[in-house]
Amino acid sequence: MCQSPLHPFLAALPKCEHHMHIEGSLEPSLLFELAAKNGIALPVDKDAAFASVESLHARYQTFQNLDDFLGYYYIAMSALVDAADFEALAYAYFAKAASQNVRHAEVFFDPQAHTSRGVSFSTMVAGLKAAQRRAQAEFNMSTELIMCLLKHLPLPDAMKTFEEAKGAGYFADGTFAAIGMDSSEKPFPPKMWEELFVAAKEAGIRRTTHAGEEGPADYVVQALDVLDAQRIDHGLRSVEDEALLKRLVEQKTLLTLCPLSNVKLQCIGSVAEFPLRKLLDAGVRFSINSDDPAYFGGYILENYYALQDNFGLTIREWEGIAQGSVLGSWCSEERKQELLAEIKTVVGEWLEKLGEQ
Ligand code: HPA
Ligand SMILES: [Zn+2]
Repeated sequence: MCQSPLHPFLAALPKCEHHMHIEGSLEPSLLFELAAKNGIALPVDKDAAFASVESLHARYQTFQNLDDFLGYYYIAMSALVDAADFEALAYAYFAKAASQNVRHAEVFFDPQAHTSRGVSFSTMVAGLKAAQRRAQAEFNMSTELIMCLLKHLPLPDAMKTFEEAKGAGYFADGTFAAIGMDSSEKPFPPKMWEELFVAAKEAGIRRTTHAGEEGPADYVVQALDVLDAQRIDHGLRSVEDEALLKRLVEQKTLLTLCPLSNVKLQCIGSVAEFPLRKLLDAGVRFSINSDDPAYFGGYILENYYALQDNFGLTIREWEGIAQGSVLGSWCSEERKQELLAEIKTVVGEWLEKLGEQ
């Protein structure tokens, strides 16, 4: 495997990111800074990895599985306390994403992991919205927030959080673009969340869920059949079910794929095992995303590079992926047209420059 000459093209290509947990962009350096500012003691007595930025970084090099990672993820986010912390976190991500030519970002956040610590919805929203305004003003980047509910907590907890957000008008006023579900997967099949997704659908709210990351293809089927999810986050294991693949193609369901995450959490052994060719050949619509970039060793561009270095896609193939990620975005038609035009321009320039494909 060698580094592809298309890296500069991939850096320039306008991108949409749909699968990025804002709490998963909390780099150890910012974590230590916020913990010191807020007087939060990290549990170094229980886990020596919390001793320093360097030791935590070293610990993040390997995770056994999703739950091993989630243990660190939930502890680290306890350093987020006031609106300025959420703003600093989200702004750092938007700035990094802008440097990699992300032009539209839809960002997950986990309110239950914050309200359970006494951080109010209004605190989170104030900080995240301030960062979104700066991303628009400074980077001309469009952004959306997707409120995720946690699968390891009981349904009534998710319903209460959903009702609180709905009651505050966060869906009606566009503060939140959609609901999603994340956290531990295998013990919590999608059908458990039927009541929540029915309520969201009745209220005209968009719906996505993590499924088929560690869990089987049947969890993706449940997410479509029972939850009527309009997108699937990961959906990696859909490739094990040909009928499901066909259905995803027919319904134009976007899979928000995260190759470096899948390797880091040992869902696959290496990027070479990522089923990119199978998904491309089947005609499934997907986007490539970073998931939890502070933990998984790369932001969106490193995910693009890893796929390119392993699969050697053509400029035209990347153009198709970029177009699909625009069409699967939850933004206005007008914004989609702008993004498609940006992609066309960059692809045209690079086809001319490299005289190929
Ligand atoms: O990769 C993930 N999977 C499930 N839940 C998550 N919450 C943050 N990251 C993840
Ligand atoms: Zn995720």
